Amino acid sequence: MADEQWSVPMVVQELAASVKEPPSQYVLGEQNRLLVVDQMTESVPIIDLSRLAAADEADKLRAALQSWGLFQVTNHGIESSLMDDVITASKAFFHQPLEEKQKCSNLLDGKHFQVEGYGNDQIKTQHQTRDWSDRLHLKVGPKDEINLANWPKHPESFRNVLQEYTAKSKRIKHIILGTMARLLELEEDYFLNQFSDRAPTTVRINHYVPCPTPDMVLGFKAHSDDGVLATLLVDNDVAALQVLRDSVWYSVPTNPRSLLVNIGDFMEVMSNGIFKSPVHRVVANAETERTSIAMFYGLDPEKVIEPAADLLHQKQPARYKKVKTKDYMAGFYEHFARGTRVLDSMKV
Ligand SMILES: O=C(O)CCC(=O)C(=O)O
Ligand SMILES: [Fe+2]
Repeated sequence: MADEQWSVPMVVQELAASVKEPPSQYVLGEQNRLLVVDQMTESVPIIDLSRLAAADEADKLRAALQSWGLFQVTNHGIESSLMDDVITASKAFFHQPLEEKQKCSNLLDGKHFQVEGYGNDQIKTQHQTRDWSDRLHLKVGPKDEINLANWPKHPESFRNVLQEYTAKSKRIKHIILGTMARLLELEEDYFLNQFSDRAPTTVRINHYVPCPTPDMVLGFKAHSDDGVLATLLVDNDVAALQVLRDSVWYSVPTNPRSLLVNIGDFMEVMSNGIFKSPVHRVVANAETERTSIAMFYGLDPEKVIEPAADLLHQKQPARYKKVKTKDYMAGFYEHFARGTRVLDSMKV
């Protein structure tokens, strides 16, 4: 089956250069085109990372986690020059000729899919709606599982810049997960202790290509993220990310120098649903390309994900079934291809 022609994804950058309209496999069904977007009433919260020890800022974080699951972070400690360098190196990678990019292709022998590498999502069914974007997916930790063969050699700065960005991002994860445990009255390192030395950190660099008919496609279909927590660095000037809250899509602002952070499905389970893993998507754009760098903090494939025991009591039993990380991940990709959420299948 994997050898069927339809199951081999195309590179959207190449496709966009050769068509006037997106082919049918990319075009959304009518129900997904009804874009009810709230631009004004409320905005995604801004959290000052340097003040999270203060009760008022931690309360702001609690409110953000319970309603949005996604927030902007300022004073995060990553220099603007490093943020610019990561975006510039990522764009430079995608601007290279196809042959160069394909040196890190996610299709072995041109057709057998692996998660890591350059290309597109796996096509699991003939009816899967494809996203109008290309991706570079890399494992950036643990160190002894990094496979540099999948990492671009060009631009030359790419590897160093990504490694530096990965190292500096870790602090953000530590501060936020520590505060989240405190907010739930768990041991401060309860969430951090869930990460063994085999817990993977992965990066997905998304490259969104302009589309002549942007309303017909999505750059990234609606999904919630796997993993415990994700940080997201986006191009300053292209607001395209939207987050779903109470059935309304909200535009996520892009603020120069701030990062976005959202929690993933594993955190929704571990917090027994107190913190929400937000559904989000990226809309397409007719003129401007866009690049984003998402960093995902995952768990050891053998680890069982379950609600924290201290959060459970008679009036508040577990709302999610236990699941092994690797089984969740297998389900994640199956559901993603269909546009559904594996998390929904885990609810008690
Ligand atoms: O590009 C964005 O703004 C969002 C990307 C995203 O949701 C992801 O990589 O999971
Ligand atoms: Fe995402």
